[in-house]
Amino acid sequence: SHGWGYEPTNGPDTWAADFPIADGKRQSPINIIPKEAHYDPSLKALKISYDPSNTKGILNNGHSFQVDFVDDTDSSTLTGGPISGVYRLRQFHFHWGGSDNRGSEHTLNGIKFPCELHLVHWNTNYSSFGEAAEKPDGLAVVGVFLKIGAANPRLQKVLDALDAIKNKGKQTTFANFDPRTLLPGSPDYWTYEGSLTTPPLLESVTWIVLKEPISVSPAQMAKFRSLLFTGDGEAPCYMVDNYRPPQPLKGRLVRASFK
Ligand SMILES: CC[C@H](CNC(=O)c1ccc(S(N)(=O)=O)cc1)c1ccc2[nH]ccc2c1
Ligand SMILES: [Zn+2]
Repeated sequence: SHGWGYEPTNGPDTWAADFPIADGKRQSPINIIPKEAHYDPSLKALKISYDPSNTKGILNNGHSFQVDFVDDTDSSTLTGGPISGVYRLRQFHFHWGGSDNRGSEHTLNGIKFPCELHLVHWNTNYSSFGEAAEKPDGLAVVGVFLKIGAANPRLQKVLDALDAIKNKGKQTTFANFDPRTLLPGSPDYWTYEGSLTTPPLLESVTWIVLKEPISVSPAQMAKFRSLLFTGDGEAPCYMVDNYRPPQPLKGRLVRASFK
């Protein structure tokens, strides 16, 4: 089994061999302990403005699926919050479990959610996503927990596209989607300095984890779990448990935007 993944032979515990930064000082995800977070009144409100016409497509990349956005202009951006400057939306994707008791990457007081959404943005002080991904302030990822409840109509358009991208490497057209519709009502968040949660695990991410989860139904979770890690013609392996467990905080401060 070549290449990193989430199986016993290539999963998170094996990544340090090829990516020594896996044992670095600002790795993600982390367990968030709200009582140990520091309220920071200087933290601004997040300013999120996305242009649905930037939606480019939807892809099964063999680790998750992602919805990609045109990021050659400042039409879909994240500003404010803990970041300075303008960050452009590149893509969003999810991590989820094989059952409802696991799947999120960040945890809250040790609690795992069944799924976690990541909206990935890059700092326009740099010339491209790839360049920004190498810089300590290059990326900003907004994380949203999904918890089991009523079916979430905002997710349905994304989930309905999954039948067309069942296998690794498959992509299909996906247009006019506003990721803002996936965000919860509350603006409250925790923020800390971390990394990509998959190889190359680059320590370039300002994490912004929203306090309020959005809902997902058991049937909708089953849709996520219908995807395959494997390519067409390979022995099929369901895309589940594509999450890295929490990593050591190593003295980092977690700040809260709320009391
Ligand atoms: C620089 C990494 C990038 C691929 N990875 C990502 O874009 C990415 C984004 C977000 C997260 S998370 N879960 O933390 O939100 C994890 C990974 C990437 C981009 C271009 C590349 N060309 C060759 C290799 C290569 C890798
Ligand atoms: Zn992610």
